[in-house]
Amino acid sequence: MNITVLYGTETGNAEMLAEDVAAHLEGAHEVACTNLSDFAPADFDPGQFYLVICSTYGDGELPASAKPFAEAMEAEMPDLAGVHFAIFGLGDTEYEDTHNFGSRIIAEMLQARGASQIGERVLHDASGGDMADDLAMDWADSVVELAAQQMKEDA
Ligand SMILES: Cc1cc2nc3c(=O)[nH]c(=O)nc-3n(C[C@H](O)[C@H](O)[C@H](O)COP(=O)(O)O)c2cc1C
Repeated sequence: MNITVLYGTETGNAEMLAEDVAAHLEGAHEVACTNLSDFAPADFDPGQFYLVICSTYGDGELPASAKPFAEAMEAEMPDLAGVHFAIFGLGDTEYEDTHNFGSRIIAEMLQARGASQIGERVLHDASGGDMADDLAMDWADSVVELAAQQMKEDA
């Protein structure tokens, strides 16, 4: 499968996790890993499966590297019908009123333009007991399997 791991980050955690997920999937798949700051809405390709990893910053806001992408999505209103994505959020329940809002903003934005979400959005909690890497590898394996079936059915 052709996979693009996209990440939105403020201080680098999502970037490190995205690189680990990409390395985990390489070999069995064709994998690229790209910062959302280097990705434009027009770059979406229905032939790719997108694994999005995004943190939350400020008061429930997108992290800095995802903001230009979100602004471009608003401005360009791309048609993302046929695009499949899965999403993993990095956040912290210390911010209880805005836990993982960043990944929710991106998921809702993609769905509003017609993209199909594969699997549930995973919400990591930096104050919880789970390592993000452990959750993310299991998540990546399961959504890649689901996407393979779904993309075959939708083709
Ligand atoms: C100043 C600051 C604000 C944050 N705001 C939120 C928030 O509103 N909601 C949330 O779930 N996590 C919040 N977090 C937690 C981050 O999302 C978490 O630390 C994440 O791992 C950062 O990933 P990054 O380095 O890729 O940006 C915040 C962290 C900091 C330092």
